[in-house]
Amino acid sequence: MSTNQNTPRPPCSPLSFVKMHGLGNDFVIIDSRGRDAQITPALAKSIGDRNRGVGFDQLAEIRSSDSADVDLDFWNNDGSRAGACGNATRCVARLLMDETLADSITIRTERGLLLAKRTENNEVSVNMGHPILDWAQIPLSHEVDVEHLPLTGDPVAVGMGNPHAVFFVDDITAIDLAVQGSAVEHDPIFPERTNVEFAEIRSRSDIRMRVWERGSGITLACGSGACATLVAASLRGLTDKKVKMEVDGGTLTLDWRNDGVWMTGPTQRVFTASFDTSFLEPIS
Ligand SMILES: N[C@H](CCC[C@H](N)C(=O)O)C(=O)O
Repeated sequence: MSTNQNTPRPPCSPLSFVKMHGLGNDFVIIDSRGRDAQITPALAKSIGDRNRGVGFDQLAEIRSSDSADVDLDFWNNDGSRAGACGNATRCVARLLMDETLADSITIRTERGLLLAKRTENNEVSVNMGHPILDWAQIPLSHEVDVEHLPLTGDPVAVGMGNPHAVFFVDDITAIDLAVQGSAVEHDPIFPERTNVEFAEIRSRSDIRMRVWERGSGITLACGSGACATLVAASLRGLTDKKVKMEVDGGTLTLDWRNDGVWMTGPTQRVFTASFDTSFLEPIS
């Protein structure tokens, strides 16, 4: 049988995905259990394009695991990898707990083995592990000179499996997130770039935080950034170890316990779809 350009073909590829968000931090989730990893930097960047692709703050690829219920890899929308993503971890946990009707799940990320649980009001809590406070490990320079940054006040460097620079400010409305966040992300003192959090302390149990994410820019929430902000505030003696944190997309609860930093908040499944083959062909 001969074929020509008008031969009908299936419009969708088998590569399906779920779109979810946690407080407006939005994710494309691809399930690659039982097959090879599907995502490359070029594919992540194309899917992440909000005009020509789907758009996401992070892409999460679920993988089969030898040592946890699942493994999970994260990508930013510029095609770079992220070692941790708290809100995507909560979303994937919710997806898989709904699938199996379990109330808890273990997820292995680059950061290590994480435990997530469903809460009584159907939110999801995840233990994001212990912060890394040795700057050499996260990796940042010990000889940080912040004077040349377009900000006053020393940042606190906190690793949550990814790097964060947390700045405390008196008035968060005075921050130009795009200008200052981007400048800090790309400052040469951060050799692997950094996520940047600006935090205004409202009380010992209440923080207002805005975030500029490495590789994704302004987002409405950042789970690992919220954990880093609590750790920084608590270490500076500004807050207790349990706070509520208002981010642009809603409110998270953070609790730094003996076994790690727990983060709790809502998740929302939005839709399931498949990529059109004509979208994937130019990328492969
Ligand atoms: N939104 C994510 C963080 C992504 C961090 C990423 N931008 C990086 O390069 O480290 C969260 O909920 O933790």
